[in-house]
Parts: sequence; C-alpha cells; structure tokens
Amino acid sequence: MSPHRPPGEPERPVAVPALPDLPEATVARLPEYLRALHNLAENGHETVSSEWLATAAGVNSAKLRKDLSHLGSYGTRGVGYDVALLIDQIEYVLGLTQRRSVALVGVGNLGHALAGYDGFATRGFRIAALFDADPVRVGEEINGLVVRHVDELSRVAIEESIAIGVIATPAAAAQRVADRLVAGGVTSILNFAPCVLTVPDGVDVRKVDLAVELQILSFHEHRKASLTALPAAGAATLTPLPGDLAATDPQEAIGT
Ligand SMILES: NC(=O)c1ccc[n+]([C@@H]2O[C@H](COP(=O)([O-])OP(=O)(O)OC[C@H]3O[C@@H](n4cnc5c(N)ncnc54)[C@H](O)[C@@H]3O)[C@@H](O)[C@H]2O)c1
Repeated sequence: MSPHRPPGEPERPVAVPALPDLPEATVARLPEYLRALHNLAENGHETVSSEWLATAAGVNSAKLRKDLSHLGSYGTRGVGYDVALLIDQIEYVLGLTQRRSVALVGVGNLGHALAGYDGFATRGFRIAALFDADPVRVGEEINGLVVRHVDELSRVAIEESIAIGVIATPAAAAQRVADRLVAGGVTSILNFAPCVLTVPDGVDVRKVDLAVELQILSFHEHRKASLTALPAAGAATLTPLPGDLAATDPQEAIGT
C-alpha cells in the first residue's frame, strides 16, 4: 500500500522472515511510526534516526528501538533506519499489503461522518458496504455507496469478503449486528456503541469510546488538582477516597 514506491519499481523484498508475535502495546504504536514515516518519505527523506522518528511518533527512542527490534529492524549505526524499508516492514506486519473491505453498520450521525471520510482508503481500507435498519436511510447514497437494509448484512458480507465490520448503531442494536457480522464470516469488529459484545473465539473486537477517553483525562485533571492543593509535606494529607479505594502511587496513577 505504500504510495512512496516509484511506479514500475518492483516491490523490494521484505526483511521480515515470519510474522512475529508482538506485544499489544507495540502493535498499537506501529501505526504511529507508519504515519511519521510516510510524512518523512513525502518530504524526500531516505533515512531517519531513532530519536527523530521517536519524537515524530510521540514516544521515547528506547521504546521505539525495542518495538522495531521485534520486527528485526535495528537500523544502521550513524545512518539510522531506511525509511522505505521500514514502511514496507511495518505495512507487512500490520497486514496492510492487501486492501481490506469494511462494512459500516448504522449510518446516523457518526456513521455518516465515517462513511464520508476519505482517510481510510489511503491507509489500506475500502468501505465496501453500508447498512442501516431505518427505511428512510436505506437507499440513500453516501460517497458513491447505496445504504442497504441490515437484513442483507450477512449475505453481502460473504459476497463482498468483508474483513472488518464497524458498528455505529445504538447500543441496544449492537449485539444483534455483531451476530449478523459473525454469521457473514467477519472476524474483526470495531465497535463504537457503548456496550460489551459477546463474540465467538477467533473474533477480535476493538471498542472506541471517546467518553471513556474523556473520563480518563478527567481523572488526571482531578488528580493534578488534588496534588497541587497539597502542602509540601505530601501524600499523608491526601483527602481520603470514598469507600475502601486505596490511594495509588501518584506516578503510576498519572501514567508517567
Ligand atoms: N465511540 C464513540 O466515541 C462514540 C461517539 C459518538 C457516538 N457513539 C455511539 O455510536 C452510535 C451511533 O451514534 P449516532 O450519534 O450516530 O446515533 P444515530 O442515532 O444518529 O445513528 C444510529 C443509526 O443506527 C441505525 N440503526 C439502529 N438500529 C439498527 C440496526 N439494528 N441495524 C442497523 N442500523 C441500525 C439507526 O437507524 C441510525 O441511522 C451510538 O451507539 C453512540 O452511542 C460513540
């Protein structure tokens, strides 16, 4: 999927011998490295130091070097990493060398925004089908795709070889939608609905909930305010937490 390989140039051999079993936190950082590397390539850079790449990706350089060592990529002393090669390696490990078809279910406020977003295509994902249960929405055209009735979901998922299902329905409908996706052979689901889904073994679910992110930031705000209010003597005077909640190590609590 790399747009930086000159047209006609054969794909360079990828230096990853077999798919490594990576720590989940490393997997979560690889897309950040990839984004930074694409920016570098677009600006004509052929090599990058671990320090520069780490800063661009927002991590520390020791962590970056450890992450990339899992891919068998160590860079060259005094030169750094080969940008194009590293893009190839990360795209290979993330499975981005093939374009994956996505079905989006629920085209309300959020679904509309997702369906209209062009950024997925440039990162290797094609929204192949849209579904909704509302007869008013069914038949509507968004970005060249006609919204189909959710009753067609399992059949179309098989026909279109849908790899990933995105759920943007109300929570009450999400489990039923997940069941339909699974019946259609979909084994990866991105769930925006605020609920927990039950799926068979072998089906991966990732949940996106901006309210949870805000609640976590709220905790940090609350925590910082409580620490600022402390006299220099420190933790002994912390306001007792409700119930039996023990005060945690402040460094651990603020994730530093
Ligand atoms: N994760 C987040 O950060 C985040 C942010 C915003 C909204 N949400 C959640 O995303 C979901 C959608 O939010 P919204 O504001 O777009 O809601 P919305 O009401 O505007 O849209 C929901 C859509 O789902 C459709 N729908 C309902 N039942 C269905 C079913 N069984 N099959 C297919 N389609 C069905 C509705 O017809 C509607 O078009 C909600 O669960 C909401 O809580 C999550």
